Amino acid sequence: MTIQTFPDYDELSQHTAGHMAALINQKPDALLCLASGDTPTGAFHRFVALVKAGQVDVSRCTFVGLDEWVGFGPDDAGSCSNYVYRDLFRPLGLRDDQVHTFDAKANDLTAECARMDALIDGRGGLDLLLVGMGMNGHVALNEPGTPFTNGCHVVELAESTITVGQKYFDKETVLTQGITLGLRHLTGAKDVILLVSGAKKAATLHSALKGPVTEQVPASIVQTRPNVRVWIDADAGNLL
Ligand SMILES: O=P(O)(O)OC[C@H]1O[C@](O)(CO)[C@@H](O)[C@@H]1O
Repeated sequence: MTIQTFPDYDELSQHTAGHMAALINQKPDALLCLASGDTPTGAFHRFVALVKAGQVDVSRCTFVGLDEWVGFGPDDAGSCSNYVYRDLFRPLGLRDDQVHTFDAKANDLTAECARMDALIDGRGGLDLLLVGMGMNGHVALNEPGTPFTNGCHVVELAESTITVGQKYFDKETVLTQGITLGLRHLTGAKDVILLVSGAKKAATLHSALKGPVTEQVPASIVQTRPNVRVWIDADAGNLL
């Protein structure tokens, strides 16, 4: 892994958007998986501006959803897919065939996982995986204790994720399970960015980057991956 610290969230977001654009300019038919949540929103807004300014063409790209709360979908405010549709897919005007998110309302979630595994594996892995980090060190919804070798799977959410996850919803919401890409998709991705912002994540980030590599801290997997770019703002890095 390499670690790069930016003075603030704006510079972190600007740099990330520029990298996304450069990667797509180099590989116009790239397969990308981009996290939902609050952290990448600034990068997505800036990326959309680059596309609208004609600096990058996304018409041949394919986008894969990273994770979703079980029982929720793109039309549910607060869902993971709602975030990426709102901040990225819709503003970019993507066609339906360019977007593949989990159907977390499907009866057969195992089949959903198999569908996503096959899609990613069939393309030889992701060209870009942009992930955030949860307050408990989760990456996507790979909770502490999840094997690093997992593919897509259904997960029982950790207490912390259920509590923190309320921030995405405008009223108290029952969250129990998630469906998520596994960490083997991180291992297999050609380019990985771990984006972390804010002092509230500083202690967890310190454990992930300076502590032991352990499945108890899923984000610690980045220590084992030379191609992971850990991009953070100064607040997130204040304990490193
Ligand atoms: O950017 P946030 O909102 O802190 O979320 C961090 C991570 O948590 C998740 O939203 C899942 O809880 C991930 O998809 C995300 O990368």
